Amino acid sequence: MTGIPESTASVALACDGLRYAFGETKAVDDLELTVRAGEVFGLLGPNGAGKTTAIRCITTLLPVPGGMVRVFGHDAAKERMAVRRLLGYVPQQLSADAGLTGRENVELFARVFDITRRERADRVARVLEAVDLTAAADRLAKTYSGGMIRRLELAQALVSAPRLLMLDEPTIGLDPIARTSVWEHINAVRAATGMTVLVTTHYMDEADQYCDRVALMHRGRIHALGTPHELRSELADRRRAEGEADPKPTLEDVFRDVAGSGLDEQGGDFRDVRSTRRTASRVG
Ligand SMILES: Nc1ncnc2c1ncn2[C@@H]1O[C@H](COP(=O)(O)OP(=O)(O)OP(=O)(O)O)[C@@H](O)[C@H]1O
Repeated sequence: MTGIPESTASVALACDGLRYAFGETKAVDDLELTVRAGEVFGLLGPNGAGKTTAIRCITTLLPVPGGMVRVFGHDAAKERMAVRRLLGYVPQQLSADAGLTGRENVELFARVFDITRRERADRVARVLEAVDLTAAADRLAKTYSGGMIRRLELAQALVSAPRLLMLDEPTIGLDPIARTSVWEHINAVRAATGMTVLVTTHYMDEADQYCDRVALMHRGRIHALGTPHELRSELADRRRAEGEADPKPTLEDVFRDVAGSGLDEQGGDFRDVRSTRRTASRVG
C-alpha cells in the first residue's frame, strides 16, 4: 500500500474491509482499496481472485454484507441510488441487444437513466461520436465486429456521464487492433471529462501501458499496489540484490511473485481468456 493519506475530495472509490462470501467461498476477503479521482485504476488477478464480485458490490448489484464501500463519499449499502447515478458499468457479459441498432441500444440506456427526451438525442449522438460509431449508428448491432460491440457498450455506459466508469475485462477476446482502439477511446473520454476508470483485465501488457496504478488481487485480497513502474522496479531491485545481473521483470512476473504457486493450484492464469467469451461470437 502507498500509505499516502487521501483527502475525501480526491477519492472516487474506497473499499474498507469489504467482504463477500458465496457459502464457504470467501470471494472478497477484507478488501482495502482506494481509487483516486481521475485515475485509471487496474484491478488485476487470476480467475477466481474476486474481481467481479468486488465490482458487483461496488455497483450495488450485490449487497455489502461486511465492511464499507463508498463512491465519491456515498455509502453503497445505504445510498444505492446515489451510487448508481455516479457509475457507468460495462460488465463481462454482453449488454448490447443484437436486434437493435447501435443508436437504439444507447437510447435504451439513456431512458433507463432518465435522461430527458429533449436532451436524449443529442447525448446519444455525442457518446456514439466519442466511440467512433457515428457512421455505424443505424446498423443492427449484430452486424458489428467484436471491437465495435465493446465500443457500443462503452457508449451505453457513458451516456449517463458517469464520474466512475467500471469496466470488467473490456478487451477480452478482441484482436490487438480492437484492444488498442477500445483503450484509446476510454482514454480520450477520460481526458475530456476527468472521469475515474476502474478496470479489470487479464492482459498485463494493457495494465502496464494504460493504468496509472494497479492492484494485484489474489484470493479475495489485495497483495500489491502501486504504479506499474513502481511494482516492476521493486521486483527488479530484489532480484538484483539476489544476484541477478540485469533483471527486467514484467508486470506478469510481479504478479507471479506476489501470488506464488497458489496460481497454479487454482488453475488461474492471466492469459486464460476463455474463448466462449469472445465478444463477436456472443453476438452472432
Ligand atoms: N454466483 C456464484 N456462486 C458461487 N460462487 C461464486 C459465484 N460467483 C463467484 N463465485 C466464486 O467466488 C470466487 C471469486 O469469483 P469472481 O468471479 O469474483 O472472480 P474473478 O476474479 O472476477 O474471476 P474471473 O477473472 O474469472 O472473472 C471464485 O472462487 C468463484 O468460484
